[in-house]
Amino acid sequence: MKIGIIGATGYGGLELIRILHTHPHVTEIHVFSSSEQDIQISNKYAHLVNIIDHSLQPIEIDRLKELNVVFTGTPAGVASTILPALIGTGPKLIDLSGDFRIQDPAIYEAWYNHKPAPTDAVQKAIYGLPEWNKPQIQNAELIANPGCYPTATLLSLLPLIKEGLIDPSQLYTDAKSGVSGAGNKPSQLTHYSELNENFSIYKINAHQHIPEIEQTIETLTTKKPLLTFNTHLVPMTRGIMATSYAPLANGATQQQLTEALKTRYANEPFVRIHDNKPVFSTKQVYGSNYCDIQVVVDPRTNRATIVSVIDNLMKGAAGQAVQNMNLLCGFDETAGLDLVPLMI
Ligand SMILES: NC(=O)C1=CN([C@@H]2O[C@H](COP(=O)(O)OP(=O)(O)OC[C@H]3O[C@@H](n4cnc5c(N)ncnc54)[C@H](OP(=O)(O)O)[C@@H]3O)[C@@H](O)[C@H]2O)C=CC1
Ligand SMILES: CC(=O)N[C@@H](CCC(=O)OP(=O)(O)O)C(=O)O
Repeated sequence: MKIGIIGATGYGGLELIRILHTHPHVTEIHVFSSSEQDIQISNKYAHLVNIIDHSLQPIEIDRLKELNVVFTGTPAGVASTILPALIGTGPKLIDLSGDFRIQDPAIYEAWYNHKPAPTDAVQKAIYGLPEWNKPQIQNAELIANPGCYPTATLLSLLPLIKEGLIDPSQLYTDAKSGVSGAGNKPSQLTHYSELNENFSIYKINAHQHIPEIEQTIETLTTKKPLLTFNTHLVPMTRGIMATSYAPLANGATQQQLTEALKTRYANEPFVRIHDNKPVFSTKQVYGSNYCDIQVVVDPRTNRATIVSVIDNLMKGAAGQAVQNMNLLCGFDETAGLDLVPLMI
């Protein structure tokens, strides 16, 4: 299979190259860039020497049509100007950005501050959370790959809301990310001297992933959520931890909550439910496509603490995108993704 990656020089693009290089069904990886052409990507990134021989190419629709799968790992507002012209022309399309995730264009514009994608393209896009949308993903032309924070948050909350074990009208999530979540463009917040030995909260009550999480909960459980959601930057490269707090509903017990998660994900290769782990950390999934989840009921407050960890570049971006590609193309869902986390 011939793969194209637009935004290949970005962090999501580089992670796609890392996974797809050894994928059993991928024969060619073509890399596209808006800023540099006719140079080897390995001139920019030495770790790719002898791995990717193709030069960076300009983003041309006719060239992209010749490929089997096209990934976009581009900033918000870019994929919406490229992918609609490719729908129905041949390649399967997988967008890592938020451009096709939000169904209501006014909500997209309000939270992303970009012009929304054409409505018909958004309506064709399938939200690529494989543990919840597998049949739709298998028949999709365009996948809206979920955001990193929504992946961690939704996988942990959805089964508990769906089974009526927690109250979705009072959800609180405190999420933390490594700095690669911000991409390869440096900013004041990600400058080493301000990141190192520091811990910041950012986009307070205003993160663009809030409508994505609420929309998905409502679509998949038919229950209307209300979420307070905040994000923090941790001085590490990879990893997301999402810690959510919710009141128990219908007298739910610890055993019921843990069983609901275990039952829901029993056949899902990338979700692991843990019991009684006194310590839970991002390194237990580092470099892998796993999402690890644990729920602990607090009988004193009658609330549950629900924690999940992912690698933002893997299950939060490129790993999940390849999982979606596998489903779209009828491959084993785990092809190319059978990676043991890099704990040490
Ligand atoms: N980093 C993460 O953990 C996650 C990121 N995402 C989302 O995935 C997308 C990619 O993220 P990430 O890889 O981190 O971002 P980066 O900023 O690291 O890379 C984005 C790449 O997009 C290309 N690009 C920039 N502007 C344009 C343009 N106008 N037209 C075409 N290409 C452009 C650039 O490459 P070039 O100059 O060569 O064209 C750049 O390297 C973003 O939308 C991000 O929000 C989603 C989940 C997690
Ligand atoms: C650490 C950090 O800055 N993370 C980014 C994640 C960006 C992202 O994934 O954005 P979309 O899903 O909307 O494309 C942020 O919080 O905005």
